[in-house]
Amino acid sequence: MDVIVPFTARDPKSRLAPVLSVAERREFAFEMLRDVVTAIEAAGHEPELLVPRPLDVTASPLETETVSETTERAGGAAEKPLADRSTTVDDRPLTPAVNGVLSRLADGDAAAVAIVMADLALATPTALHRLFGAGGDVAIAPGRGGGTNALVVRDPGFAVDYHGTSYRDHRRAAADAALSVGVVDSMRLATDVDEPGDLVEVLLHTDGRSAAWLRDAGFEVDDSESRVGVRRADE
Ligand SMILES: Nc1nc2c(ncn2[C@@H]2O[C@H](COP(=O)(O)OP(=O)(O)OP(=O)(O)O)[C@@H](O)[C@H]2O)c(=O)[nH]1
Ligand SMILES: C[C@H](OP(=O)(O)O)C(=O)O
Repeated sequence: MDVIVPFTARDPKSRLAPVLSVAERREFAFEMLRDVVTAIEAAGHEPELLVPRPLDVTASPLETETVSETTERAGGAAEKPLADRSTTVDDRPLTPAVNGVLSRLADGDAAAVAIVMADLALATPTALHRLFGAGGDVAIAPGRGGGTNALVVRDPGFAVDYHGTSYRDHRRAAADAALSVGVVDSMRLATDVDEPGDLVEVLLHTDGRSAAWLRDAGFEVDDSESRVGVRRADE
């Protein structure tokens, strides 16, 4: 199975602009990408990045860490730098770029292609293992709010159409092509980090690079209101 992680560092995570500067959003997006890549690898697959242009890894402070710093953070196991990861460059928007990768199915270059978004900071190897093993010509892990956070495609008759209620659109597309659909019910895969209100989920449920970055940036869980959120220490 080819496991693809689409990622853009071009004004990433714009919906987090109310709480993070553009430079901070880039750093945080890279940290989430790192967490997702690590989880995919721990689930037994080699992640492949799908990017609009070659990664400017200098935008990620992680890439400039010394080897010993990286090894220490990884709990003793050295991490492969993002720059050394298998990468496909496609400067088209998300949907045509992903469909370009899915053409491997029609070309006979892959039997299955998984697409896992880079903002799934809560993803664990166990949750991804469930996704990769789910049945169906198309297996979908829906996102909260109607998105498609991750999917596995096994049939060349399916194409993606992201944004809006893409979960509903993808189910319709599969039905129109007479393809079976597996749905992966997973809190971890359903939680993409788009908006300020999503940050608390990272602090509550993860202990990876993304959570560490948020804590370093001064974020902490704020349970002073009936709905738990985050507050930033310097505000
Ligand atoms: N290769 C590629 N990946 C993209 C592109 N746009 C978004 N992505 C990635 O697709 C996933 C879902 O992205 P979104 O949450 O829709 O967009 P975002 O840019 O991360 O955040 P917003 O600016 O808040 O919409 C993330 O992993 C993004 O990095 C694109 O044009 N090309
Ligand atoms: C890629 C897109 O993500 P969202 O914009 O919903 O976060 C989608 O899931 O269709």
